Parts: sequence; C-alpha cells; structure tokens
Amino acid sequence: MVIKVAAGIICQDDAFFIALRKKEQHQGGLWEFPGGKCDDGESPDTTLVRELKEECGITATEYYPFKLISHDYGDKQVELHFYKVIAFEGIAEGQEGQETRWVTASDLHLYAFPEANQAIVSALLNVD
Ligand SMILES: Nc1nc2c([nH]c(=O)n2[C@H]2C[C@H](O)[C@@H](COP(=O)(O)OP(=O)(O)OP(=O)(O)O)O2)c(=O)[nH]1
Ligand SMILES: [Mg+2]
Repeated sequence: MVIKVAAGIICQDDAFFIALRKKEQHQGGLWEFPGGKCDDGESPDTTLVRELKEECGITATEYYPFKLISHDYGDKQVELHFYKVIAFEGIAEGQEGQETRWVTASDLHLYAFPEANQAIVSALLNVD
C-alpha cells in the first residue's frame, strides 16, 4: 500500500524551515520538510495546511505544488507531495518538541535527509 504524504518547503528570506524526525519515527534521526500522512479521502493541499499547523504552528496562506516523488523504502512505499510555501501566518516553531532550523539552500547538504528527499535538495540548490 502506498502512503500519501504532503510536506511543505517553507521559504522565508532565502532560507528553508527543516525539522529533525524523532528517533522512533520512520526515517527517524533524519531531517525533513514538515508534513505528514493524508487522512482517508483528504486532499494533499488540505493535509499540508493541517500538518503545518499541527507540527509548526503556522497557517500556510500561499503555496504551490513543487514536486511529486514516489519512493520505496522497502518497509514503506510513499508518495510525497512536496509544496513550496511562500507565505504563511504565525511564527514557525516545532510544536512537538522537534528540533528545527532555518537553513539556506547552500547549507542543506550539511543535513541528512531521507533518501526520497535527495531530488528535492538538488532542485532547491538549482532553482532558487
Ligand atoms: N513529513 C515528511 N515526511 C517525509 C519526508 N521525506 C520522507 O521520505 N518522508 C516520509 C517519512 C514517513 O514515512 C512519511 C511521512 O510521515 P510522517 O511521520 O511525517 O507522518 P505524520 O506526520 O502523519 O506522523 P504520524 O502521525 O504517523 O506520527 O514520509 C519529508 O521531507 N517530510
Ligand atoms: Mg509528520
């Protein structure tokens, strides 16, 4: 079964907001763009807004689809809907005790991301 996920590449002043996945989570100990699984019948847009509120305390107001990545981790198959979030209300802060950082594109290589994110990290280096 493929797990549908929405994740937000939150952009502000040439930096991106990333969060450290908890050790006990799938792909734990690696950095991520905040987001989570779509509930049954939920659109990725709706998931994105819900998860960013829950995990980062922000309300995304302007966002657009950036890349769709399907990846098989062996134990889990995911379909990741990555969005660029270019405007939001509130201050982005980890709401679940997770470590977070604002990182420029050129510093993203200093952080270890899940395998499925490699194409995103490369695209961010080339695009912005
Ligand atoms: N959020 C997020 N998930 C990612 C990224 N890259 C990546 O491979 N994933 C994978 C890890 C997980 O298998 C899945 C997302 O699950 P999640 O743990 O964020 O889901 P959730 O927030 O609904 O968490 P939970 O309630 O199940 O704990 O997608 C990423 O950049 N952001
Ligand atoms: Mg999550």
